[in-house]
Amino acid sequence: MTSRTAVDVRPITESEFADWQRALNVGFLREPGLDQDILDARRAQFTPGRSLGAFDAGRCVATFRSFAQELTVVGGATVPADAVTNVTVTATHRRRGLLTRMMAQDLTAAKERGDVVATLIAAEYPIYGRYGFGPATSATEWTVDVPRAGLDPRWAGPEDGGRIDLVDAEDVRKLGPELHERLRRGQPGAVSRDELWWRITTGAVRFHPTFHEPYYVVYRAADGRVEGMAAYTADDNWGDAKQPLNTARVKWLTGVTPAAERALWHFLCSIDWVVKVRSGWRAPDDLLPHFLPDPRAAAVTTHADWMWVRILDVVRALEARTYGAAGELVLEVTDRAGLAGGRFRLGASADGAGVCAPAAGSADLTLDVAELAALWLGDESAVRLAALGRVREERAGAARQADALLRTSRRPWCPDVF
Ligand SMILES: CC(=O)SCCNC(=O)CCNC(=O)[C@H](O)C(C)(C)COP(=O)(O)OP(=O)(O)OC[C@H]1O[C@@H](n2cnc3c(N)ncnc32)[C@H](O)[C@@H]1OP(=O)(O)O
Repeated sequence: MTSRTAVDVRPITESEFADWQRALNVGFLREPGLDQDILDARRAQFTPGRSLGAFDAGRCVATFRSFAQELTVVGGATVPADAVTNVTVTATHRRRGLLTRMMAQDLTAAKERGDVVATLIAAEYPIYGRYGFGPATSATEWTVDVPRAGLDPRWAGPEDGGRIDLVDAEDVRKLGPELHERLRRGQPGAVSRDELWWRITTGAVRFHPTFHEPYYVVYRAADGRVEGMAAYTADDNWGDAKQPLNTARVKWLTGVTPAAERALWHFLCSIDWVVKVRSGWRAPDDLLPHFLPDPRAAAVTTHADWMWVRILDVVRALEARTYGAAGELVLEVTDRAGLAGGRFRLGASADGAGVCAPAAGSADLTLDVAELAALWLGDESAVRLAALGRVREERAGAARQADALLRTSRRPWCPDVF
């Protein structure tokens, strides 16, 4: 048996890709082997230096991958992000510090590259806080009880002069990217998608052993502009009394105007046979319940943390976003990894712009870099974190002032799983 310290953590070479994929499947409790065509398709995501593996006696026992991403912040600017994914440690090698070693390598490289933050969607809540990540967005799924929603059962299309059409995967690949660009430019927490994302999501490349083609619908406003799009599936469920009891599941729904969102949700709730609509992961303040005459017909099925953020550069992160009030705040940011900590003065002006610089003198608030990440996109409250003892007020009233500056009227949302 190899000694524990002999496990080598390093970027994989292309020839190790198949072994690395096998370890990834094992870590995610999926069937270990992959068809050659899926393996070949997945090679498109291989970027030299950014897929890490741990090797013990020549066998890959841990995986980690990062890729370049743009993240939209409050006010609509974007920052370069190091998106972390495919994190696994094989059960035989767990709790020996392999994730810690891979994370340290990746975050150090991201900092050197000039990324402002790292991002990820956490499989389990307790994993990533220790590395300076904080939950920066959350997501909610609703299940709509259609017969109780109070919608007009004779609904035959949008009332606003727009229209809804079924389209094919090829149309989604043509129309989707521009629509998503419009959405993400105005949605703090949204991230960029590359062309491969559209090809995977529409089944143009086989990335997974099974792909079930969904239905795709497009909403065009009265002027013909595409303003919304959704993908959904439906099950096959009949009740004992020969009643259709089908559930429609939304895979994703993009609307760039409230009218588009309204039309798409009403469409989904109007499909004959469908008695339940599962919304998929939405922003926690999504308008969906209030498009229904009886909002209680939309019951929250799940509500949880979603995208986690690790701030790598406090000055650039705080200067990238805008602020809801004018004011000045000195933050003492602790970072046990030594990547981003320090004392910083944030000055926000009445036009919303922020200026941030390292500061001397006394701090108003002391907080860990993970708590700053939770506050950064406006979703968390400093007053709440202070009540939990996770933010310390060095000056009375500083947490309330931080909320006035940082919190936003709509909540951040990341529509993607990555
Ligand atoms: C972005 C994504 O890809 S999310 C997907 C994450 N992957 C998974 O959930 C797949 C299944 N799980 C795994 O593969 C592994 O358990 C991992 C990757 C989560 C952790 O890998 P490990 O190598 O065991 O972690 P490592 O030994 O570095 O642990 C460091 C610390 O985190 C703690 N920790 C690690 N994983 C967990 C967890 N799931 N829950 C609670 N604590 C954890 C360890 O106990 C350790 O704490 P300590 O420093 O106080 O002793």
